[in-house]
Amino acid sequence: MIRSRFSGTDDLEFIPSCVYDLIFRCHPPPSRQPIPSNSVPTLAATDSGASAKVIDGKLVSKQVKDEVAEEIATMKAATGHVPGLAVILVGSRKDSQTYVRNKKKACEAVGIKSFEVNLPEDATEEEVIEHISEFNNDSSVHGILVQLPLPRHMNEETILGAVNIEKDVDGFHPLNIGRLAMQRRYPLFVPCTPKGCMELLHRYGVEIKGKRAVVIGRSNIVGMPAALLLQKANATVSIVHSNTKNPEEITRQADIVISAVGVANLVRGSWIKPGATVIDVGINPVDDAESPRGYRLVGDVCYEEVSKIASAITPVPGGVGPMTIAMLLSNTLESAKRAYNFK
Ligand SMILES: Nc1nc(=O)c2c([nH]1)NC[C@@H]1CN(c3ccc(C(=O)N[C@@H](CCC(=O)O)C(=O)O)cc3)C=[N+]21
Ligand SMILES: [Mg+2]
Repeated sequence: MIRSRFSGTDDLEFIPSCVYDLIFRCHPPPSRQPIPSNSVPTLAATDSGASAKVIDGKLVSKQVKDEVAEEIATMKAATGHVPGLAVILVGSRKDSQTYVRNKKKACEAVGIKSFEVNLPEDATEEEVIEHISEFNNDSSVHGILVQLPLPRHMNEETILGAVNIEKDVDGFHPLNIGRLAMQRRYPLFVPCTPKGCMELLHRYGVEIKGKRAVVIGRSNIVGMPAALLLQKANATVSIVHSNTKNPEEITRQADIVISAVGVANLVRGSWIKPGATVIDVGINPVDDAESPRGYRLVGDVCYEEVSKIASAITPVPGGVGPMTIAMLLSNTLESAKRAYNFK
C-alpha cells in the first residue's frame, strides 16, 4: 500500500499501487468512431414556428448495435472469444427487472454472453461483493453491472467500488468518475446514459465546442457525468438543480440542454432559447387509462411546447433510453477488446 496524493480524502487514503498507476497513467483518449455512411442526416436550422428535428435514439441505437454486432463477429473469428456481461440485481423492483431483462435481450442480439445473478432484497453487502469478486476473477466476464438503485441498507459506494475498474462498464467506480473529472485524463469507461447523450449530439452533427450547455439535475449516474463530458468537449457548462434560484433564466442561455431530473414536463417552452438542442433523459410514468400498462412515459421536457422552439429534440420514449443500452453493449465490447488486445 502507498499513500495517495489526495490529502484529506479518506476514501482514497490507502490504495494499492496498481490502482495508483491506473489513476495517474494517462489513458489514451477513446478513438472517435467515424460517422457511418448510413448515418442520420446533419441537422439544419429550422425557421421560427417550424417544429424541431426529432433526434431518433431508436434509430441511432440500432446503428450502434449493428456496429457492435459486426465487431463482435470479427473478434470472435479472430480470437475465438466473445464479450461477456454480468448483471447483478438485488431485490424485486418491477422496473429494475424489466431493465435487466431488456439488457439481457440486447446482449443476445449482438452476440454478448450474459450472466445474471438475482439476490433477495434482504441480501447482505458481503453477499453482493462475493458475487462481484467471482465475476472480477472470471476471465469470460468483461463487464459487471450492479443494477441501481440498491436496497437502502446497502452502501452504494462500497459496492460499486468493489467492481474491478477494468470491468466497470457502467463507469460508476469512484476511480473512473474521478478520472472523468480530471483534465487530460480519461476513465476506462464513461457512464452509459450520458455517453448516449453525447453520441446522439455527435451523430447528429451538433457542435459542442464553445457552446453554452446547461445540465438540469446533478445525479451521480447522469447529471454530473453529463456536465463533465460536455466540459471535456469544450462547452461552457452550467448545472441547474433544486436549489437554483432562476432555473428558467439560466436554461434559456443554453445552446444545448440536457435534462435529467425525473420531473414530468418541468422544462417548458419559455425555458428554451430558440434553436437550442434539447436532450431529454427523464423517463417519468404518468397515469394513462388508455395505455395497456395503465401509464405512459413522459420526459422532463414539455415536448408539445419545446418542440416548437428548439431546433432539435429527443422524444421519450425512443430518445436517450435505447442509447443507454447501446452504450452498455459498446462499453462491454471495448472491455473485451482490451482484454484480448484486439484492436
Ligand atoms: N447500474 C445501472 N446502470 C444503468 O444504466 C441503469 C441502472 N443501473 N438503473 C436504472 C437506469 C435506467 N436505465 C434505462 C435503460 C434503458 C431505458 C430504455 O430503454 N427506455 C426506453 C423505453 C422503456 C419502456 O418503454 O419501458 C425508451 O426510453 O425508449 C431506460 C432507462 C438504465 N439505468
Ligand atoms: Mg448506465
